[in-house]
Amino acid sequence: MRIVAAIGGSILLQDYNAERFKEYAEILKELSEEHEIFVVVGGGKPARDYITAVRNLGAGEAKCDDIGIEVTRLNAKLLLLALGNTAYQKVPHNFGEALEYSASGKIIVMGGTEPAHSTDAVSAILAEYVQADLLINLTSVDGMYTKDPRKYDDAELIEEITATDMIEFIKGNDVKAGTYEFFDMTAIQMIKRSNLETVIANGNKPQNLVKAIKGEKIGTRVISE
Ligand SMILES: Nc1ncnc2c1ncn2[C@@H]1O[C@H](COP(=O)(O)OP(=O)(O)O)[C@@H](O)[C@H]1O
Ligand SMILES: O=c1ccn([C@@H]2O[C@H](COP(=O)(O)OP(=O)(O)O)[C@@H](O)[C@H]2O)c(=O)[nH]1
Repeated sequence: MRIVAAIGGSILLQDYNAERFKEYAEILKELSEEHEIFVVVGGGKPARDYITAVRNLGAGEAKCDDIGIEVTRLNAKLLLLALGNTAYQKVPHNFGEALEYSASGKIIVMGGTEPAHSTDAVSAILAEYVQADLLINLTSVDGMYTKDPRKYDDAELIEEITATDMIEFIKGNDVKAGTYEFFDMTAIQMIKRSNLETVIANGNKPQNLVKAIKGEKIGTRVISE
């Protein structure tokens, strides 16, 4: 299978823990023996810190996004270090480069592309671009909930949702640099227009990536209506 996995910055960059990178590297290496793997890495706290500094300097939103993108690419480089020779040792800056580098047969790791969306959107566009069989979004909670599970105790996990319902759900969310919380509109629109097979799962348990690929019931599955 051709797989695109988005690993949220909240997962990889929690506390700059090398073990987390190593854990993911091992799993990705194993999976790459059987599958074609593309990884998109998020920005996490370091991206938010940089974005705050840039905003405080009076820069506009697109410039803040630009700095966020730089940080995601730096994070991608960390994962490349952990992966070593099984990964193509250059971070693609756009989708054409990602496809080009994948001809090497190695794992591809990228960060952001251009301003105005999150790495969730990058992963969804990449999944379209390379015609992936599966898009897996690994985040810091078990999947999509009826409301923010960190704020509301009575939030319930949604096991299945259509892309159309997801769009309705996230309408009105903030779209400022560093605040594309959970999923952004571009990501869901790509999922909808291309009927991308998508699973959202908890990346704090890296084995969830394997489970999602095996088709085990996990997290939230985005279905077409
Ligand atoms: N409806 C929701 N379902 C799940 N998580 C949500 C929801 N609304 C807000 N969140 C928040 O989104 C966060 C994940 O988004 P984000 O921090 O951007 O993660 P990532 O690093 O995976 O991109 C979770 O920690 C959760 O608190
Ligand atoms: O293609 C991209 C990817 C990222 N970003 C910026 O970089 C930040 C960090 O990326 P993301 O939010 O995806 O990281 P995560 O939520 O995984 O920490 C985003 O908030 C955006 O400001 C962007 O503008 N374009």
